[in-house]
Amino acid sequence: MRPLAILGGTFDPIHHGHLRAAWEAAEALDAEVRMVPARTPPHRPPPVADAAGRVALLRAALSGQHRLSIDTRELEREGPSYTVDTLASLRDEMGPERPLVLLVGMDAFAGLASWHRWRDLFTLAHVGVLTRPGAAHALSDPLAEYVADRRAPHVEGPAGSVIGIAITPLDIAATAIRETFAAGREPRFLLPSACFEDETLLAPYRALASV
Ligand SMILES: Nc1ncnc2c1ncn2[C@@H]1O[C@H](COP(=O)(O)OP(=O)(O)OP(=O)(O)O)[C@@H](O)[C@H]1O
Ligand SMILES: O=C(O)c1ccc[n+]([C@@H]2O[C@H](COP(=O)([O-])O)[C@@H](O)[C@H]2O)c1
Repeated sequence: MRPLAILGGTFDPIHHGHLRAAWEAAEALDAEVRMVPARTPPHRPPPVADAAGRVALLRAALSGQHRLSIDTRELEREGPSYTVDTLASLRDEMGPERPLVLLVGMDAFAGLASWHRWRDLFTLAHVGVLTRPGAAHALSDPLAEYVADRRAPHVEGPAGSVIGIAITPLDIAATAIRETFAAGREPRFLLPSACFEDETLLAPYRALASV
């Protein structure tokens, strides 16, 4: 059964690092991949752009291809956008058999033991860990211990494994893109050109320069 994989994120804004990682994960796992924007991301200050603005950028970024799609279910939920709730809702729709993969960059994976009901993530899905340039992130003891015998070379069964996925290293981060806008410069070619075509799309970030 073809896996369903999701890449959740704040996407504030979406950039080529996210897109390339999602694309290569789709190829590596032969999976359907959905991008899942968080309405209220836990564990970080509120995003610069509101959820509707971040989704509009995501739509522009994904135009012209059909391999990656958007799943907006987190926008419909009040409160923090906990991933365990998203996986549970997907699992309800998919049934118990189809493999489900939660894609996370290595940096996000290192912090997984601080996520809401983090052990339940593994009963609902596999975790696909995407390589990302930057400093190595040590796993906390409980996480290292928990995943030690869950490492697997590929997806097998509906859930429960940790699968490493090598991604072309693109040292791009939304923080640096926001900083570039705040300095009054244009982060062209770090995010798709479609995001620059409608000038309202990046307006919340351009406004950072006048703060
Ligand atoms: N360049 C990249 N390569 C691989 N994975 C990435 C890359 N950028 C982001 N990711 C992963 O995509 C997911 C969503 O990332 P997020 O929206 O927080 O982007 P970010 O660039 O890390 O943002 P910020 O700088 O605001 O923290 C996370 O799992 C993150 O690790
Ligand atoms: O469920 C949680 O407790 C949780 C804690 C931190 C992050 N997440 C999710 O991880 C994804 C990446 O988060 P971020 O903050 O790096 O954009 C995004 O989908 C978040 O909703 C989820």
